[in-house]
Amino acid sequence: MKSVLVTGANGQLGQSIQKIASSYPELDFVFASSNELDITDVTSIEKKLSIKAFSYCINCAAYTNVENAEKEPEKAFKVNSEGVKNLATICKEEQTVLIHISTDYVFDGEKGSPYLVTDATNPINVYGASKLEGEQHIQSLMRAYFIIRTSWLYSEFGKNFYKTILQKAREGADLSVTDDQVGCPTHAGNLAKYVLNLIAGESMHYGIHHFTDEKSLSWYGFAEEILRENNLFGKVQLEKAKNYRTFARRPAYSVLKK
Ligand SMILES: NC(=O)C1=CN([C@@H]2O[C@H](COP(=O)(O)OP(=O)(O)OC[C@H]3O[C@@H](n4cnc5c(N)ncnc54)[C@H](OP(=O)(O)O)[C@@H]3O)[C@@H](O)[C@H]2O)C=CC1
Ligand SMILES: Cc1cn([C@H]2C[C@H](O)[C@@H](COP(=O)(O)OP(=O)(O)O[C@H]3O[C@@H](C)C(=O)[C@@H](O)[C@H]3O)O2)c(=O)[nH]c1=O
Repeated sequence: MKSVLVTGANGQLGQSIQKIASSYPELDFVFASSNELDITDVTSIEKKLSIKAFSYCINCAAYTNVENAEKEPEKAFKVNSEGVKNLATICKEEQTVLIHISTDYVFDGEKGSPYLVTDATNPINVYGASKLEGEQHIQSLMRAYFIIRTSWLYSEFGKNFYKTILQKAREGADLSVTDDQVGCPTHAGNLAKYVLNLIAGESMHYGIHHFTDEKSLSWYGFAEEILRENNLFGKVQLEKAKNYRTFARRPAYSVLKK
């Protein structure tokens, strides 16, 4: 039986993995929340990784607040870069394969066609820059790793665009949503399956992977779908935002090609 440690287990992806874990009886999971394992604390990682010989560590721990990262970059880098470096160092020592999740925001969005794993990165916000540094630590320290870039995650868990739009709509608020960024909304449950299938299938395709759901949309297009799916389309006002103000810049086009 393969043992799998999941960090950041109470986040959106961590909970999505917990939800389907029982469908993989051949995997023995240990789920660690941020209270139980802090990736910025080396002792905390060593303590958890020493309880048994883990074959895999799925790192779902991250600083994910794109807006706040602009105001507190040191916090974003501490978790997404330094924390990931700690994890990579210890996983290597323990011969644990690291499965790390990264983002479409490592790209600048200027390419205009789907990004390949071999395309040059060039983040345009602090969150993206901190995630890229995390990727680079893993690549320079390890051989047995998977870096899985994904985008626009949504699910019933945690905080995400889908839930924000639905909540605003249910409250009867008028919606104003930008249509100047295009990407692939991805259900966190599908990503969870992709990750667990890599383990169950004993994949040796180490390196960078891109995984998203198929359809590409603007945030406005995604909001429209959310309203339709919930029978709210036409019941609340949805307009294209002329100037939705944000602190962070975001890539104009960040579709990932597998
Ligand atoms: N959400 C999205 O749209 C996308 C996410 N990703 C990536 O996917 C991964 C999962 O994202 P998602 O589940 O949505 O993110 P969430 O923000 O929902 O979950 C992140 C989890 O990490 C935990 N965490 C934060 N700091 C630490 C730390 N120092 N040590 C241990 N745990 C910590 C948080 O705990 P606490 O709440 O207690 O701080 C939280 O439970 C991340 O790597 C993210 O960058 C990639 C593309 C899109
Ligand atoms: C809620 C809302 C957002 N927007 C805009 C702001 C922004 O440009 C865009 C997306 O909004 P959000 O801030 O919800 O999404 P954001 O936090 O940018 O989402 C990103 O999160 C990180 C973790 C990732 O890795 C990315 O793949 C991506 O999913 O939509 C509107 O125009 N109207 C609205 O009502």
